[in-house]
Amino acid sequence: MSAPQLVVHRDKELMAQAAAARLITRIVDAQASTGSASVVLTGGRNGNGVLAALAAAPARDAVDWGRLDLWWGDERFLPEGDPERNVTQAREALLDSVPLDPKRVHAMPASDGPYGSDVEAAAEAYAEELARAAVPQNHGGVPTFDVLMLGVGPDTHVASLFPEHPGVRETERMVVGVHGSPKPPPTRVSLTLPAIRAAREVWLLAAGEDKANAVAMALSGAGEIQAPAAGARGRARTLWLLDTAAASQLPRSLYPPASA
Ligand SMILES: O=C1O[C@H](COP(=O)(O)O)[C@@H](O)[C@H](O)[C@H]1O
Repeated sequence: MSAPQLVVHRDKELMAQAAAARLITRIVDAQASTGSASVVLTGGRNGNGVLAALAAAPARDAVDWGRLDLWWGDERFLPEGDPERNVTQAREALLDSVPLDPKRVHAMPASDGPYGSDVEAAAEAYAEELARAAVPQNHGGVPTFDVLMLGVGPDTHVASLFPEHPGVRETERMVVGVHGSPKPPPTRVSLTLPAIRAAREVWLLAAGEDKANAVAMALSGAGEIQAPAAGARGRARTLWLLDTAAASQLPRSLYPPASA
């Protein structure tokens, strides 16, 4: 697993634009070398900010959208089309305006879908979908995602893995149903840390002063049970993309001198 690297941008708008530019390059490179790319999307303000910035970037046309697999790190277990669902927000921010192959858009199940209100069955079905997409050289039953993005919550949660909750302790399953989430809605579906760690690159996004404490805690040696963001690492790269407000409580020793 890779050690965290930090990039700090002036403000959240620049952070979103820079992350979008980075994502375009990463997808284009992966498509050039393997023929396709796979990206795991995150919900939340920062994740949607990156998607909106990508939608507005002229270079988005460099991506071959039909050869891109999209997955989700977590989902709020709500009916299809609910405005609070991460996939609904992603569609509005970007997905409805680019020519994706619908078969390669792997949304997590909704609470009015084939599994009804059974969130455990929904989680298991998503794990099976991931396993079907994995090839033998991948690790542990999930594809080796090219980029997996995670918004960092003010409590250090990533995906729907909350501090001290059962989901963050999961070591076997790749996807779990989440009950009693401290952030509404209470029922969710989430990738686990083992699934997250199968990604080639993990990008953690945090902007705003309300994230400063979480960023400092996760990067200052906290354990992953208390600070789930601390356990999110990529196989080749772990990148924290921050704005100055989110980086404001980092110890000076961690603050990267070259960021702008
Ligand atoms: O509920 C969620 O929150 C986190 C963080 O969201 P933010 O608005 O504080 O950036 C998000 O990453 C996750 O996907 C989402 O379901």
